[in-house]
Amino acid sequence: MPRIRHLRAFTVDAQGGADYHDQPAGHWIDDHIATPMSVYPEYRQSRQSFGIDVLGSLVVEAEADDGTVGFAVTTGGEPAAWIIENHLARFVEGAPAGDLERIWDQMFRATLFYGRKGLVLNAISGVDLALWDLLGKLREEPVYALLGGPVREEQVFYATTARPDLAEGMGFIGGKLPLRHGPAEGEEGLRANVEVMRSMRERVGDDFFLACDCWMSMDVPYATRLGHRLDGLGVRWIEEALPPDDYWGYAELRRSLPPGMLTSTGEHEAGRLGFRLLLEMDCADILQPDVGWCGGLTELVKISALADAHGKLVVPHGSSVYSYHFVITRHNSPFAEFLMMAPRADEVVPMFSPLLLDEPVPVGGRLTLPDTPGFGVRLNPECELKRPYANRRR
Ligand SMILES: C[C@H](O)[C@H](O)CC(=O)C(=O)O
Ligand SMILES: [Mg+2]
Repeated sequence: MPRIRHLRAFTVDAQGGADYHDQPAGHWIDDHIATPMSVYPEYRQSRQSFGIDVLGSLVVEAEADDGTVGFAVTTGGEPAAWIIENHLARFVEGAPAGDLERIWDQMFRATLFYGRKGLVLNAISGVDLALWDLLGKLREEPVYALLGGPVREEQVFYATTARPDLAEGMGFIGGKLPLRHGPAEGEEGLRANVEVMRSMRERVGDDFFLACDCWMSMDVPYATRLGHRLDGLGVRWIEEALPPDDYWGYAELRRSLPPGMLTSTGEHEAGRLGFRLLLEMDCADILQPDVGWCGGLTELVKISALADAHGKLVVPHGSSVYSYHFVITRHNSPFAEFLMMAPRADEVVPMFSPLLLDEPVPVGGRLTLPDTPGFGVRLNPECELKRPYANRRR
């Protein structure tokens, strides 16, 4: 097995990419979506106004001593690049390219004193995914084959979108709508949240599932009231209603929602112990780790096994091709998420556009992955990369 000669971390000079919140003005993903900052009126209209796009994309490249290069993209931008070049690279460079477990464990243990979740786990995830890509290329196999192979021929998708009604016409199995109002917007906001779901239900057929995304914006009493007001509209789940660390709140919310209405969370959780808490406290029916944020594939495999043992579904958050290679290999991941990145949510465009070439997209809501080695994507040479910490100190 070749050894890893270089690990490199880059930022990207382009909007979009893995930091999909970094979009031009007027994009639906920035248009009055409820957040934890919605308690402050001046930050309600735009999530970019409070800095949701402040990190930017991160590109990690791992080059083996035979010249093969694996890479991955996630969020984390310049601060994650600093962590990788100044700290994580020492556990990667010189190691056999197949030593994924040891490298992951060393990166995690060595950053415990300032890491554990958030940005550091973004960085670790980026390195881990680049190493999976490299290993696939060295073994000439797609990552889903390295993970044990597909359990079904194709995967089906639901869409996260401002227009679930349009997503239905595109063949998706369901649509998840981000809600616009949080508790600080009172009864009027609650009515508007319910009304938008009601009108969406009128526009889509009964077999098309609807869900709503709350992006950490609510509290237990509000989310419980919302759930009961939505009862009867066929809302399959209420997503991420509470801050990620409020395990107690999630457990209470799950118990309080109407029968058949599920809770989901996990896109801002990281590491198997975080997910163990969610599972043992019975916080959610569906776990949604983001493979670019939760610790990468090496950790997602463990999170998924834990969830399976608790009889829970894992439907990873976003993360494009990095999720798709995982979802196709797991029985308890029956479908995948697709984030509609067209500014008006009216067409399917690659989730991490314009950063990747050959990025697969669902057609008619379905996707069969090619058997290209690694994750099967290439960096778009038109996106300018910068390596801010090339001359790292160690
Ligand atoms: C659209 C959501 O507010 C958020 O930007 C993405 C997300 O939470 C999800 O895809 O789930
Ligand atoms: Mg979400």
